[in-house]
Amino acid sequence: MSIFFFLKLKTFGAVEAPERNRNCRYTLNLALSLSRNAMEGKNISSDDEVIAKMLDMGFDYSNIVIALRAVGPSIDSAVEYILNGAGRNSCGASTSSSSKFYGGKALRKGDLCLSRSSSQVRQSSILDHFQSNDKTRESKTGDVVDVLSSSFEVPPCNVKAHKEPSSDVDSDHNMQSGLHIVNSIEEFDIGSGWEQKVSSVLQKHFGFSSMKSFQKEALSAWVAHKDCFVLAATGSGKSFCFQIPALLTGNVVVVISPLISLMHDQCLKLARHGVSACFLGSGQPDNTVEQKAMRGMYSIIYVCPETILRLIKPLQKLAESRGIALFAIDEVHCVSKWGHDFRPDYRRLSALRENFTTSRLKFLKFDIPLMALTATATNRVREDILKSLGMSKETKIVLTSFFRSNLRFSVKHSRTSPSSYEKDFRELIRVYGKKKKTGENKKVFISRESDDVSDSSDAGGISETENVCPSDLDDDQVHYTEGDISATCSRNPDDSVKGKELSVEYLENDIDIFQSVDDWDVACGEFCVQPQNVWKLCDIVDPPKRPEERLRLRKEPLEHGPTIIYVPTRKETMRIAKYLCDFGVKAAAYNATLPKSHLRRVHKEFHENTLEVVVATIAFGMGIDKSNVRRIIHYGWPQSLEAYYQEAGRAGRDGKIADCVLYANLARIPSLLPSHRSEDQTKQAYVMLSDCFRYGMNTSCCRAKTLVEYFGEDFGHQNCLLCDVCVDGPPQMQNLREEACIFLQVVSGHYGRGYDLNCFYDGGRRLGEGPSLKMFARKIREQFPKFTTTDILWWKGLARIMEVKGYIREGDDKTHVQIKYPEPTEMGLKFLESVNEQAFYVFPEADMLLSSKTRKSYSSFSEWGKGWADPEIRRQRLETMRLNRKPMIPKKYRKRKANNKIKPDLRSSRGRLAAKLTKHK
Ligand SMILES: Nc1ncnc2c1ncn2[C@@H]1O[C@H](COP(=O)(O)OP(=O)(O)OP(=O)(O)O)[C@@H](O)[C@H]1O
Ligand SMILES: [Mg+2]
Repeated sequence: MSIFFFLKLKTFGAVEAPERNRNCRYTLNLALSLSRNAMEGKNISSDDEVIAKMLDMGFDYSNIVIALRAVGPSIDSAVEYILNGAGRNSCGASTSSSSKFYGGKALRKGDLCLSRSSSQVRQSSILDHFQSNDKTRESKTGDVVDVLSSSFEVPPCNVKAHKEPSSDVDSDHNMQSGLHIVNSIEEFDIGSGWEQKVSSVLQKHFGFSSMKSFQKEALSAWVAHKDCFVLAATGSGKSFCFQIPALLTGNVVVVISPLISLMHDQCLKLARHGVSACFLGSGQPDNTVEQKAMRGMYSIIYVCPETILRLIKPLQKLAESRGIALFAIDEVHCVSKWGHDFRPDYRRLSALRENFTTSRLKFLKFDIPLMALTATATNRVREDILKSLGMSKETKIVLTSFFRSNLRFSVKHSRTSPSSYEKDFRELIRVYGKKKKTGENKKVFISRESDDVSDSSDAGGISETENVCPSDLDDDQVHYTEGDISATCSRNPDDSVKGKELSVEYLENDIDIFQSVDDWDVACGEFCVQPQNVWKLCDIVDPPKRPEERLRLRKEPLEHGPTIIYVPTRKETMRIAKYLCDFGVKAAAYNATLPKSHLRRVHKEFHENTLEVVVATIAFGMGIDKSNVRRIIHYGWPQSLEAYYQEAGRAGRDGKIADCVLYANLARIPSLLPSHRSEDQTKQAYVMLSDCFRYGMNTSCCRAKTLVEYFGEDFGHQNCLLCDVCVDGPPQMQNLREEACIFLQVVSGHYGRGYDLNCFYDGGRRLGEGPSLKMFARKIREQFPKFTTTDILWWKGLARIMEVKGYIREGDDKTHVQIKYPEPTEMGLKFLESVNEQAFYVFPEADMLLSSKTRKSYSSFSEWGKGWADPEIRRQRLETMRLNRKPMIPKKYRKRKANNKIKPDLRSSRGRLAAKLTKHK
């Protein structure tokens, strides 16, 4: 048996022989699957390529050369050779062969086949997965003990029976030798040097020199055994807050995460950095992993909320044996019904607080801390989370600024249909497109079926917006056919899902429509909102760029980097990806119904920078951590600003300038994506959609400020200087007093003067009795000829402004994205009756500007039938005739006349006419 595997098996202590073999196989499988992943899609033929690849994987050069001499230029065999020693295929490689290979020094860490130099951090990935458990350390008595064994044998120190901290493990000696595992979180208190230990763990495992200050804050809460709520920007590094405790203590950290793909991704990343981790849940193919995890074989256990509820008892045992350092709840906004991604099972996670306390588990010295983390949560959502999870009153709140000073936000009007692709994607094609539309040699990632997708969403031009709310979606969310899917992978012969290895993708839990929810059990206003000052900013992630720098960057071209386009429907992912591929852009569609092998490949190529554009639904979601994403394009209205900001936050994680563009049909009111929702949920979903709609309609307030303040943060900067509003400036203010008065006059006229304003709130509204905004707009057109051509779109914008000012309110008890049944308020009536001719200066909203820019087609007026009797219609008809009049002088004469060369021929009737006209001029 190889010395390496001997060591490994030794570290597993009480593991039975058959189990050992399984573990060995498992080690090898992981390593091989990693190597396969690294090689996927490439035909490695030469030694050089294999060497380069294996160096990249972190293997030592001399070992690679030896292995290649022995097995030839095959990466799999070489990896196997190195891991097993002398080319043995089984895990039971003999000690002798191994001794030969490692020169008899295999027991010493530095001599293992994997280099541990910082330049080869990834090298540790394969074996450190096990070495983290294999590491030896000196005990107080100087004995060399096996850390993993000790973590089984020596109960962890948050267990009452074992209070004594083993200070020796903190010694410089161990720090130098890369051993930072200490046995008790008791040893940590602020000021006792834990920060330095964290820094060296960070350096060792991840190559980072220091913690960010919000990470420090979160960890200091954990060190003090406190619950902690971390609300930090997307991509700021929240994962480290819960990964570090596992590395510091040797105890297990349990992480609750909503998506299998996210867990899988993080496990692979951790394995690469030498941290043992596993994920549990429906996507875990190996049913021994759960058992192993419960026996403490992994430092970090990722688990979905559905599964953890079943594992309470085994986890209590684990807390007693190896010890649990922390429960981390990632993407914790999923707890709240007021959030954008509610998952009912997240709500039941209060079981963690209930079952892991000192009162429940007598061996604990203190409650196992909870750490809740998210990037997007409004004040209301935060309160809901704290309450729902039963987090302690002393929960530490770690809040970073939402402001990302390198993101350029903008909103553009677009029909977001195939007719607008050319205009909207021209810039992308210019940047990425390599050739003209040829249809040849294009990178096909999409269904051929999508060729004949018709433009069903194109019906609603600006002139047709009177019928509010035809969906932007040609929604095929639910009915995507098998045929379509299989066609998608027709060019990928290797698409069939292979054996169930750890490295295979498991994405079945991923969703790209909202989860259905059936336990909407918290009534509105049930929880009292804590005073605002509880949510103080403790830190900012990266200091925002200074105003001068932002000014410089506002029109700077983007560096090269990939783009993600988010669309609302699966069909559009296919359609747009195909469109871009046709122009030579390396684009791929991504949605939950596509084959997993395709999705895996998209992930891989996206991360390897071989894919330029991913066109995705929200399934390409949480946890996408790529630093150089240069553009996030939303093509169609998002469902909430939380979702929008989270997705937009995937841009520019390297701190360099990045664009976040929202293309939305500003002439249409967005609609909710279909989902099962209770009445309350529907209401809440409309509120969120409405906030998003208003973000798009805004023309005067800095976009970054709007977003940051939406999350309850005081922006603190005047404006971002980078968004479209800051760069282009707001539109000119307009005095709309006359329009506002007329509107209020018509609305209040309907209800009659002196009507009881409160009657509508007496035990519920009078449903459906008031006229709609559309009817009011028609009335105005009839009564005020001056406004005959004013579009409903314009009145909608005005209604929103007046609602915000408090002059009108929604008369329906349903929530709408935009006010639908306006009623006057007392303030509105006062405004109307005020004798003073006060000006009413406002910034016109995006739809108002749009409607004034666009000439409305006459034929769409129902009043057009009134004919010439109506002065406004007469004026417009004459205008049309003037514009449409054909030139009376033939072109050739006009030209000649202009040149003064030819006089009209008076002999012909045409010439005489021309002469006559010239004379009259
Ligand atoms: N202290 C640090 N120094 C430098 N880089 C760091 C540090 N901490 C984290 N990072 C890097 O930040 C990136 C994002 O980390 P992570 O995935 O944890 O972000 P996140 O906040 O969880 O994002 P999301 O909201 O998308 O889940 C990672 O690539 C990580 O390596
Ligand atoms: Mg994260």
